[in-house]
Amino acid sequence: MALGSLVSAPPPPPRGGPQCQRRRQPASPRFRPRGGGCPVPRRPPRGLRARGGGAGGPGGRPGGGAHGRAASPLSRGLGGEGGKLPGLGSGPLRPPALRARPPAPPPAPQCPPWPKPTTTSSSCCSSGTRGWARLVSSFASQRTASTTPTSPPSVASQVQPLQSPQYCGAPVPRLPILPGSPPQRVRPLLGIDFKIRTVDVEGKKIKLQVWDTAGQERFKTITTAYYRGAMGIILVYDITDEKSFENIQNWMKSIKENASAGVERLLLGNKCDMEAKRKVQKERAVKLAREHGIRFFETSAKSSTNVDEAFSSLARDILLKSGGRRPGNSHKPPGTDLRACDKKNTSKCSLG
Ligand SMILES: Nc1nc2c(ncn2[C@@H]2O[C@H](COP(=O)(O)OP(=O)(O)OP(=O)(O)O)[C@@H](O)[C@H]2O)c(=O)[nH]1
Repeated sequence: MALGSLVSAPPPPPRGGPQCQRRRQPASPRFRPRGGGCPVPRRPPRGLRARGGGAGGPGGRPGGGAHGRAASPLSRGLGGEGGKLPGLGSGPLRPPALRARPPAPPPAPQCPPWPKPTTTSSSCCSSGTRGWARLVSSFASQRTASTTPTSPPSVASQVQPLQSPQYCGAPVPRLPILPGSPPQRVRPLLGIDFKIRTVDVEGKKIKLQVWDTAGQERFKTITTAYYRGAMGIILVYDITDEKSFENIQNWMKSIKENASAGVERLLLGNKCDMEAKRKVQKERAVKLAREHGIRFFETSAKSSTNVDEAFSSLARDILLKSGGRRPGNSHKPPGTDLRACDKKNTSKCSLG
């Protein structure tokens, strides 16, 4: 569901003239029909009604016509019809069929309206199927150099449709503990934060748009709106928080319902530097990842363990998928493709 659709209920059709249903309602001084419109209590004398603008009353605008609600916000949006099309308003009342139709509801936004990346490259909206990867991740960035919009241009042209990898933050602590990152966060207010992250995939720099979503239930409507169009989603739980792990199943379900089919997913168990407080054993997460046929890493935003690896891994998978360069592997049967296994493990947090 796009956010826009929540606010774009189609407006009511214009009413007025012979079909006006609001005859008994007093005209609001503010929206009193100028062209005669809806003949609310004070109707003009019969002789004047059809002159100079359809049903226009005395002083009615030419063409104000049968639009009883010509001055309403809705009809103003249509330009008052007759006011803009001289001639149409003259003559007798026009049948409802000739009256302007209500404006179509605005199209649902194709991608989240805010914030747009400030890179010189295409945004998620303008790029169509070509552009930066958009990824919502809990750990949006670690190194300022690689995440600022002024990073060197990436080889986006070689990037296959990286439209919008996305991360749905499980209700776990935020990962991007970025030294030097601003202390203030917009996410607590809006449920969404945005970053650019550059990763290296086979020698190519890939920029990711990272939408860092809050995991709390109260933000769910907003965050699920961001699934659509995402190319990748990172689910993060906190290894010291059993509940956050349990919630992963809910998020998986939510992704299935809201995200594009075939979106790449990645499971991360964060805070692996806190072994002493571990509540979620790695084996459980491995099993869960196998069930869903996705990769899994244990990470630490604090010690930067596996963070780069996780992003790169996801970016690589997205590239492969969108480029069709993974022959015969478009379908990932559960339990057969825990792809972290084929990576070299550089950390005790990695899945081996
Ligand atoms: N030790 C340790 N602490 C971490 C790690 N990642 C995050 N934290 C801490 O966890 C706490 C929560 O971090 P946030 O970044 O606010 O978590 P969040 O995912 O944004 O949380 P929500 O907004 O509720 O989704 C902070 O105190 C962080 O310092 C990690 O890898 N290791």
